[in-house]
Amino acid sequence: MIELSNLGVTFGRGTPLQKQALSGINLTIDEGAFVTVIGSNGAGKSTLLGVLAGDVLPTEGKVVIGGQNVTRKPTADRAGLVARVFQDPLAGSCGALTIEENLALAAARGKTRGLAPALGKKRRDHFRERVAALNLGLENRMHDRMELLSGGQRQALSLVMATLAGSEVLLLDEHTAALDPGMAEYVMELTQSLVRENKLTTLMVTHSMRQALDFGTRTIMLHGGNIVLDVTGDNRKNLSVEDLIEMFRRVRGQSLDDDELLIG
Ligand SMILES: Nc1ncnc2c1ncn2[C@@H]1O[C@H](COP(=O)(O)OP(=O)(O)OP(=O)(O)O)[C@@H](O)[C@H]1O
Repeated sequence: MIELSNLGVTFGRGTPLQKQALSGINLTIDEGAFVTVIGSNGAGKSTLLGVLAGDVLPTEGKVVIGGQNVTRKPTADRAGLVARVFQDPLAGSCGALTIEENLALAAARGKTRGLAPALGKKRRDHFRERVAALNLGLENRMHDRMELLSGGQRQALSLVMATLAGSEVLLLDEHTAALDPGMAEYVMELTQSLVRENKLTTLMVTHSMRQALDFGTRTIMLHGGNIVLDVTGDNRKNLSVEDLIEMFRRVRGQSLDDDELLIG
């Protein structure tokens, strides 16, 4: 369970560039919920994920994850609790290390042990099995450097890596946006099955209105650092992509640029 109370983030406080990215956010997310997060550019979506991951420390309010008050805990101290997959397939793994080494590092996140014990035969077999389940043939390339793989292959592995340390919360920051449509579809299917298998509480930022409604159990829309829409259950089922776009128009009070939001 995630509980955000009266959460606020102001960047550059006291400077001419001061920017309130989030204000007065109150949000409770049940264990196992899959929340899609939408909002126009600068709405505060990445900041919200950053607060949950610990990259951004709030200027006001409280962040509780799995019963732990993590408000002031830096990213490294919540690594076993929260995992994140970024839009850039290069961001979540180390290109100079092999697939196997990247998996070993991911599995050790939030734990104190080093790399050596993580690479015993039992763990190697376990990693190979997890990679074979992707059906991308990467189990035969466990000693290839990560930088040799395509964006889609890296993103699929990033998802597997996100599930290895037993984190409760998965944060997805437009993680299919840089992939071709076929690979994006594959990565979304993989996302759903990993979320289900590992009972992860998930927040997925997307600019695709279709994705926002087709996946997950709840949708929130941010605007100007506030939550302006929060739908679940039948209310969400009855929403169409067109309804969402109309809501975007209403909160922005102007027409939308095509590059700001994807209908498909
Ligand atoms: N480190 C920072 N320093 C100063 N301002 C920042 C910083 N990070 C974000 N902001 C500002 O805070 C606001 C919210 O940014 P955020 O990245 O959370 O928006 P977003 O909804 O993810 O947008 P996008 O869809 O464009 O990625 C924006 O005005 C942004 O310029």
